[in-house]
Amino acid sequence: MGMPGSCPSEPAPHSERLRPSPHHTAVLEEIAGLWHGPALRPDGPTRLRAGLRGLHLGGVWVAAVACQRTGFARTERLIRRRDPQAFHVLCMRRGRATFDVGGTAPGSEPGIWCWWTVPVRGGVVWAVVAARPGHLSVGDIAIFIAAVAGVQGSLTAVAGHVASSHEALMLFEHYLDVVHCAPDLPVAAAPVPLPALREGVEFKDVRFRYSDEHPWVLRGVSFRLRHGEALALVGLNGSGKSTLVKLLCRFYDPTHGAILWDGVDLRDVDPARLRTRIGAAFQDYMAYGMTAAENIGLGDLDAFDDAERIRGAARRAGTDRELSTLPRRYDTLLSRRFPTMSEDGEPATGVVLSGGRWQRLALARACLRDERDLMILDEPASGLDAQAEAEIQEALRTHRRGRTSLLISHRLGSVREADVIVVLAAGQVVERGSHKALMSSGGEYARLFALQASGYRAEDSRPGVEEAGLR
Ligand SMILES: Nc1ncnc2c1ncn2[C@@H]1O[C@H](COP(=O)(O)OP(=O)(O)OP(=O)(O)O)[C@@H](O)[C@H]1O
Repeated sequence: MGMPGSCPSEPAPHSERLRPSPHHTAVLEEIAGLWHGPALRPDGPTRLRAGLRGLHLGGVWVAAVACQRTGFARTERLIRRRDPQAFHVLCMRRGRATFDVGGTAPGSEPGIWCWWTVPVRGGVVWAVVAARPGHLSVGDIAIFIAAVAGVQGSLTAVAGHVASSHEALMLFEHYLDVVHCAPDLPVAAAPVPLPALREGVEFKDVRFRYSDEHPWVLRGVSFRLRHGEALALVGLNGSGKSTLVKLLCRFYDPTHGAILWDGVDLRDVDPARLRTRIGAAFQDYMAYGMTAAENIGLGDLDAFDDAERIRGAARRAGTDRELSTLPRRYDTLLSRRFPTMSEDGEPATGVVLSGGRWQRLALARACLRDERDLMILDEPASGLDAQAEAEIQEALRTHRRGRTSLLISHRLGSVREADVIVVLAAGQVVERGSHKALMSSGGEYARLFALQASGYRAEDSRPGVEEAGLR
């Protein structure tokens, strides 16, 4: 129940909505008090007046239940409007001035309200008229109104359920649309089987734009990633590095040119088959409201329940230690949106990880697939602190050795050990070679590397840094 003037932030479950709240019970008690004990009232109304007032409040109670269902208005306002005196009595007796019944949810329907209050009002009028010549006793009237209320409560509930079923059906339509959505890439009628990578991947004059309205992002990119080699893609923001990776995973097809996997054009391959051969960690990773183990296990559903493999992947991503200190270790729910249990079976809430920790978890998810033919790491350490980044880069360097991998990073220090570095600028390859060769050629890579290095040196020698003890 909310405080006066408040309304609950979440709607009550349906089963709760039609159950009289303590406040409704208070109204009913009030009705009973008016009915059975006029003497309780200092102004001593007659039995008939008390009964009618009881009926009136009974109507208010029914209205309250309806409000709870339709979210139309607050009972407090209703009671005050319909019977200020009774409202005052209730406030005095109960020591509170509100009958908060569940808020003012959007979608409330004045139409439903009219639909349902008109017969109640009509019933009350009819009952009063019939009571005057003595055709009906007060008890008859009370039973009549209660019956009307019962029937109308049920009808209102049915109307509410019909409305929510309609809403649910519309949502279900969305769901069906998504599930039956055709692939936006043409899939070959008879896809070519994709062999394990033996020779390498070749980008052959790849040109790409996201649509006819968009500018060209890749303008004739050609290079080769040999089997067993670590290749780094570097370049300024927007030069097309991530787009190249998206093409390689076949999220899109090149507009012109081709990407060849051991000579097989990726367009002829089933994308699902291709993706089973690739492990990838993207800079915009996913954070699932599941346990830590499940978050990693999603990287490879075959290993979803394999605690040893999951732990091994976490170790390689440098996150095993911190996951082991969570309240339920790998079984800790990484979300506060769902209820969970503590180890001793008590209700508990999940844990919220920092961005850097999520990134390491996403990296562990990719590491679960690191036996795949090709590992893609797109800025895997961008959100990590300096120490974590150094640890991860070292772990990845060791792990990548002898495997085919493609690494994207703006931190040039972390790519210098790659076998080949490809420099992209405005969607074109402007340089390629080892770190050593590129440095001695004095081109774009050497310029960017020197710029980054001088940045560190400049920071290092900035006046005040030493005094501040930051070195
Ligand atoms: N889904 C998209 N639709 C339209 N344009 C896009 C889309 N994704 C990227 N682009 C555009 O493509 C260009 C290249 O983007 P991309 O993300 O490939 O560059 P990047 O080199 O990876 O950049 P960064 O270093 O910032 O990650 C940018 O101009 C970008 O705005």
